[in-house]
Amino acid sequence: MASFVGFRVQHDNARGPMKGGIRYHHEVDPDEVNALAQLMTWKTAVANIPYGGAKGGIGCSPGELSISELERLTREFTQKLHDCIGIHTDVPAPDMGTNSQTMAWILDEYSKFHGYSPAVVTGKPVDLGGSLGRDAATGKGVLFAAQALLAEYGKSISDQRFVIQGFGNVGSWAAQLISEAGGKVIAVSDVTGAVKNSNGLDILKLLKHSKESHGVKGFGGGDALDPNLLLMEDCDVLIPAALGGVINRGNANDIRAKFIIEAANHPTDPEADEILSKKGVLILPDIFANSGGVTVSYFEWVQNIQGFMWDEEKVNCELKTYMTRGFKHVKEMCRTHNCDLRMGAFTLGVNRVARATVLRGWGA
Ligand SMILES: NC(=O)C1=CN([C@@H]2O[C@H](COP(=O)(O)OP(=O)(O)OC[C@H]3O[C@@H](n4cnc5c(N)ncnc54)[C@H](O)[C@@H]3O)[C@@H](O)[C@H]2O)C=CC1
Ligand SMILES: O=C(O)CCC(=O)C(=O)O
Repeated sequence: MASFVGFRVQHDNARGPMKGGIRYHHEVDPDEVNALAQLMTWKTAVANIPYGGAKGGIGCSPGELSISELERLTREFTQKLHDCIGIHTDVPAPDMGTNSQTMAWILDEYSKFHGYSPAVVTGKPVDLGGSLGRDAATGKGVLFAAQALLAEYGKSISDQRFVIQGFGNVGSWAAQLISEAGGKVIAVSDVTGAVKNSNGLDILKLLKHSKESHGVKGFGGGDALDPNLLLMEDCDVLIPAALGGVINRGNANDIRAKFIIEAANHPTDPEADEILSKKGVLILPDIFANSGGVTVSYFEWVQNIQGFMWDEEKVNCELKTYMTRGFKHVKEMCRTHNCDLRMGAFTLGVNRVARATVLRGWGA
């Protein structure tokens, strides 16, 4: 019988229940989950939603497991975890390798112990209390974040060429929405390979191909590209939307994008960050750029607690308000402290958590 190791790291709850996704990936280990949990604390604070930070994961290869194996694994994990999570303590959600079905299994297993509790997880199927718009939310947040950043430099989505690494939930929604907004997505990769078309990929056709062929490899509407070279493609905006640490000392000098929008969590390591800053590349950090997902998770939790469902227009309109206001607050921090966007975002997040910590009397 195979055995798997799973983790849940609860980092901070000064501002509210801890919040963060559950990742299924063969590289999941305690150090990574810990780092991702910390990022959630600063992310929820930057988004100004009433949560702390947590993250979970199981070291496994979800693509190699059958649906029934994934269900048994998820239910077993929930049996171990159910006393640690809860509506007002720690609220999981999807991340890499997990989806709304995973959340439905967690909800069902948790409810066997604690009674039916839809607000214990977010990113659920809409039929089980999930929010309209949650599936697209991280990608939509990336679009709003990109619009806000580009506007600062007198540019817009429709005059930019984009390269996107990752074509799962976040990358595929970002690609679709950017292309609908008139942006040219010229190259995309996933774990199967990479495709490029300098005139712009037809994203709807690529989505269809990717669903049918389980990946972007072999797409007829572009040329095959070495996935290792994707990040170095000539483009205006690079959007890493897959793994952490992909932009590093080994490739930072060769990156040709003018803007990097971090849709993935911690895609850029500190050395690369320094190299890119010296080159004048502008990086919109993960704790702001991908906060659209957790923001709509918050809307879902609110809807579950209120027992009242919002329409999709309200979800998207509120998301736009949160992302636009978040960008303004990050920029204000950058101006006050004369720092870059990453430092501005961290300063904003850490200050908010520190204030809550002191107000609760935990600082003495
Ligand atoms: N799902 C969400 O709401 C949120 C996700 N994120 C972050 O966004 C990133 C992507 O997450 P999801 O889209 O949810 O995951 P997903 O599991 O839906 O998709 C992951 C994608 O990355 C690709 N990939 C994996 N290894 C790769 C490699 N070596 N090179 C190129 N592509 C590779 C996969 O083929 C797949 O297309 C992760 O870093 C995650 O933590 C951040 C905020 C919210
Ligand atoms: O939606 C959520 O609660 C968390 C999403 C997540 O794991 C992330 O933002 O990295």
